[in-house]
Amino acid sequence: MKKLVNSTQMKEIDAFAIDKVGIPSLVLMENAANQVVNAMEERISKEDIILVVCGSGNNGGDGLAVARILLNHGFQVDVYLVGERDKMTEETKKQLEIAENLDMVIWDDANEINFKSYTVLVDAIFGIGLDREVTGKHEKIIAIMNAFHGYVFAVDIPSGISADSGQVLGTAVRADVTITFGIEKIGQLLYPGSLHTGKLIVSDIGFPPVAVESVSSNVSMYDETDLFSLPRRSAYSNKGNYGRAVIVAGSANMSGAAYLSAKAAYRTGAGLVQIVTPEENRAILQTQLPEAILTTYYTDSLAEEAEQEKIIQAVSGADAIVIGPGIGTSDAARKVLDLVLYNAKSPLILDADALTIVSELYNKFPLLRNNPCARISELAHSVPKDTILTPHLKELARLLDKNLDEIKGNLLGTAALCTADSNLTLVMKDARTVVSHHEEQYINASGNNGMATGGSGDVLTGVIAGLLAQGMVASEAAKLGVYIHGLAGDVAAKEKSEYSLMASDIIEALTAVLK
Ligand SMILES: NC(=O)C1=CN([C@@H]2O[C@H](COP(=O)(O)OP(=O)(O)OC[C@H]3O[C@@H](n4cnc5c(N)ncnc54)[C@H](O)[C@@H]3O)[C@@H](O)[C@H]2O)[C@@H](O)CC1
Ligand SMILES: Nc1ncnc2c1ncn2[C@@H]1O[C@H](COP(=O)(O)OP(=O)(O)O)[C@@H](O)[C@H]1O
Ligand SMILES: [K+]
Repeated sequence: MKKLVNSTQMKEIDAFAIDKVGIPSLVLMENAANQVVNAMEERISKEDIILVVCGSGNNGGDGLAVARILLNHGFQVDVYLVGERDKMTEETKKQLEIAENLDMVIWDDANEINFKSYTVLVDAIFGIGLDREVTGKHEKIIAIMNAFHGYVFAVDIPSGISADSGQVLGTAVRADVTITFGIEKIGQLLYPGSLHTGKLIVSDIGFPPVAVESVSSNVSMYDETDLFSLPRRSAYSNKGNYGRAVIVAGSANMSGAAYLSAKAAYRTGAGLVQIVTPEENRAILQTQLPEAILTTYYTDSLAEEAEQEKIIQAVSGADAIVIGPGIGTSDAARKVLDLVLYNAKSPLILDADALTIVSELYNKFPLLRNNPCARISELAHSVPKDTILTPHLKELARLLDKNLDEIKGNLLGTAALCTADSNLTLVMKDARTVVSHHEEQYINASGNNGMATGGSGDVLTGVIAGLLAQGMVASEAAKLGVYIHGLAGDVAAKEKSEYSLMASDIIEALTAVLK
């Protein structure tokens, strides 16, 4: 698990290294510049003509040092100083003095620059100190940089991207490669920041571990070492040890969602998978997935106790329950949801149509209109203690009765609103899925756009259910499930291409990820 930081936390790490440990700021800057040059040298040649665009903060100081080191290494390099000289930090003033002593070409006016004469640009305008919308001459130079056809390297973070949220503050540089220092920033992972970042290189510039550890961050991401937290399997075991996942899914003649979720739960290691679905799906599911236990009900007899008892029994014997994929929003689906919520005692995943039914129900109560906190609190009281919600952003907007753009602009804030005061785990599905539990937030970096295809959400639900059935704690199963699902998507995309990838390919690729 790697922690991710926002700009305040990164500044605290800087300050700790400089003030408490005593590493001079200019030493860190020199290390930073050397790392940027290393990354550049792997990608450019001595034929290139480089322009380094520098602001007046320390990001600009890094840029001036980069220009000087490139010059020392024999590159053709000029500087454009977009920042005001009188606003420069002490470090940046020092870097400018050195560059001037070396008689480097330093432009002060963009109108005098022939941008076409350069083949590589370095963006050192703003780093983590960006604190407002980009306007005026900064906005103009970023427009010129984004129209440029050569390589663009960003120092620390593309100028204009908020390190806290990944949002574009007015306008932002689109970099091919970003070299960041010490630790990933949240804004480099979240979209649209991730698109502007291009390839992200995290480089060591000499922050001592105590400086990094001095800052506590509640946001993290996984890498492949986190696969070690998969539930252990023992030689001396049987299917009872790996839990029963009960998947309440599908509606009359709509069996696909149930099939995908159930199969994914099996492929993730659940001992037994039981599908609860309308009678109409019996034949097809029995043929498609003979390994699953089937409990079917007659939708028009759900008022009868005997019919309800089947669902109650299935839910009572579960180690993990899924409700929602493909159930639709009919009266029968509402009744089934009621039965499940009333009788569920084990960890539950509330997905897809189940979330829509809840949203529509809450819309009928004036006190719950436009009141995300009240809606979440109401929901938290009607579900088992360890419940995971798996909405995509539109489903979440409906659930919270909140504007979609508002959610997109503040993903982490919205997630915190849902989980800070409840025991819910929220999986906000998107190109970068965010998982939130209490104050802890996880940003998922696995996966690809091939997964934007019908049914891949059903697969995710099954994967998480498989982990829950094997005894993982709900919030951990949600994070690891999202991560594994993305990795499987990446394996599948390699084989099938992002165009051809289908949800069932993700299920098959789980095998390679879990090997
Ligand atoms: N000693 C250190 O603290 C280190 C800092 N480093 C670099 O320094 C950067 C942070 O430096 P700073 O804190 O000086 O901040 P920045 O260099 O990111 O820029 C902040 C400056 O820009 C101004 N500004 C912010 N938003 C603006 C806007 N929209 N329009 C116009 N002006 C705006 C601020 O008022 C401030 O003067 C890091 O990203 C990294 O590149 C690295 O050299 C590592 C060591
Ligand atoms: N561009 C993308 N990059 C990474 N993952 C993606 C991307 N688009 C979709 N996904 C993932 O695919 C899944 C889609 O789920 P969902 O929206 O519920 O689709 P469906 O209802 O069709 O199953 C989510 O897990 C989401 O994170
Ligand atoms: K920058």
